[in-house]
Amino acid sequence: MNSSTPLPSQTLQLGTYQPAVEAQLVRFHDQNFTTGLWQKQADLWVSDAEGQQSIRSFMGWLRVVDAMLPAVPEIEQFVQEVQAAGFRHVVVMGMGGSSMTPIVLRQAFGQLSGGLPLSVLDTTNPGSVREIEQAIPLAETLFVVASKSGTTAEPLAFGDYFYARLQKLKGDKAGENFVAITDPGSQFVTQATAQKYRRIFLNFADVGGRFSALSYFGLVPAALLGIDIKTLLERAQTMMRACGAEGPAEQNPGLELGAALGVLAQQGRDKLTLVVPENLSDFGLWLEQLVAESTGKQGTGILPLAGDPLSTPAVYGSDRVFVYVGYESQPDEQNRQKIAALQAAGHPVITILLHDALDLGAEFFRWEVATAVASAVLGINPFDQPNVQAAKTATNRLMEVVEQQGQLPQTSAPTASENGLDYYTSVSGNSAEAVLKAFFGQAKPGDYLCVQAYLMETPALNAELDELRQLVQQRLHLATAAGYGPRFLHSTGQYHKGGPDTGLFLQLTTDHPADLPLPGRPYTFGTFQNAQAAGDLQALQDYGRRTLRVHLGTGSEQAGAEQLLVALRQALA
Ligand SMILES: O=P(O)(O)OC[C@H]1O[C@H](O)[C@H](O)[C@@H](O)[C@@H]1O
Repeated sequence: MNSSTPLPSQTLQLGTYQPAVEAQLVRFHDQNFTTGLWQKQADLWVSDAEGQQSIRSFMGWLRVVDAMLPAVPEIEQFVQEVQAAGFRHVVVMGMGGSSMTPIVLRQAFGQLSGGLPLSVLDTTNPGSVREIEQAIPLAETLFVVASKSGTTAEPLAFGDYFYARLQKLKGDKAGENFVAITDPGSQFVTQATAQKYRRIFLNFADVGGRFSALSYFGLVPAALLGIDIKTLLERAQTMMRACGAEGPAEQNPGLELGAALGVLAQQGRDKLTLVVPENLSDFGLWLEQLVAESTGKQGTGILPLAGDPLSTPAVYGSDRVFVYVGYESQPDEQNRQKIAALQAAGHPVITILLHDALDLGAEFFRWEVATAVASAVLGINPFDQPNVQAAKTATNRLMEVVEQQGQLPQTSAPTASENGLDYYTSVSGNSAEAVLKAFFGQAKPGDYLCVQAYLMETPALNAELDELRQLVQQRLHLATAAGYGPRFLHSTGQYHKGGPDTGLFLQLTTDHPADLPLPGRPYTFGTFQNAQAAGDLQALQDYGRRTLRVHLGTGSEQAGAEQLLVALRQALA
């Protein structure tokens, strides 16, 4: 397939919501919304001058494809140089918008013949860092440190950790193995220059992190994976045109999708339940950070749910819109049948079908427009993340204590302790079962459970978290989300604190018996991760959110999670 491939199809089956969405589209038409969008007309979103100024300064994503197409030869040339220099593996290190695109592309394309195997490091969990270190050929690995601001604590720590490792092998030639992607003028440019990084890709100051998929942040890793980035961009360009880049378009898919999501959220259907085939599951991670961080603020927002178990209509309330993103040629019958049943039962359903993985270029752009449009319906600035800082500030305070006292401050006594697990929450209960009953007893229709695992991601733990979500869905009919910390802090974390007060937060932590020191710093990766957990818990509580922290102690994380499941089965029986 070439660049003239038609757009991936989009079908909206909105049932009783159709008239309200059509009315919104008429309002947009009367307002000349599409023209205004492309002209960066910030009063489409908010009325205050400061907000408008901030909006205008983050709209570079609209035309970033045009800026990147001429850069394709330069990126491809760089990949050839890297391969000629003998590199055999790539590790991308970054958080949120700076690392999500390679995660999606790596899964969707699989290992391509001309590409390099690629890992993504976006967690401070010592087990995960060690796992990556043990799996890579260190001397022949290219480390891509990706940070727009150049100040995010995690990627800087990952960079320092692996730079120290490389220094042991190559002395002052360590920088040959490092590449930076960052904004012009960031303080990281100075560091990368001093450390003689192989290459520094300067991105665009007016492209925000979560809107950066089609900039250097997404495209350099994509090219290293062996993906045809020119076609990826051309598919995005076709979508740009359909969304009005060259003048109002007949049917604007981004506008229609965004209008539908915005209106549905206003009417209480604020849980965007994403359904995808197995080989697109990581697309959900990307969508979460885009939609949740852009819309989840001022007590409103759209909560994207990736991996919420797909069930029969009876378990769902009226807070859902189901979005299926799959491949035209892949039957994926189980999912599609369930979606059809949900639509027949009156739930709004949106279906997007791709021709192949290169269509992800178009999808990135479609969803960016839709997110901006939905934000206009909700009347919020899609390009800021005012509540992400709360967790960072609380974590920084804790890290200062660690620097002074060598450890995190003691926490108060747990509400209950049982079978090696400690339960911390403000509801009372003298056993695990009683605490869990009281915690989940607070749930109301329209609420969601969010499992926040500051643990090492493994297939076994994923399976346990899936089971936990299934249990809560079946017994309580709650929407369920799950994320690994600190990854979700740079993604759905904004919604948790800035969105509506509908979340129940179940945080899982551990002692990190096998910890890993961070060279040149007075703390370990494990302490860093636990400070992030404690900082976010503090921030959630400061916002009055309902929280339960379960500390799994020193035992195996999997066994601890299993123990929690046993207690939960009893509590929800
Ligand atoms: O690319 P960076 O500046 O390091 O930022 C990485 C991430 O950090 C923050 O938490 C933002 O909320 C995200 O939108 C961003 O993508």
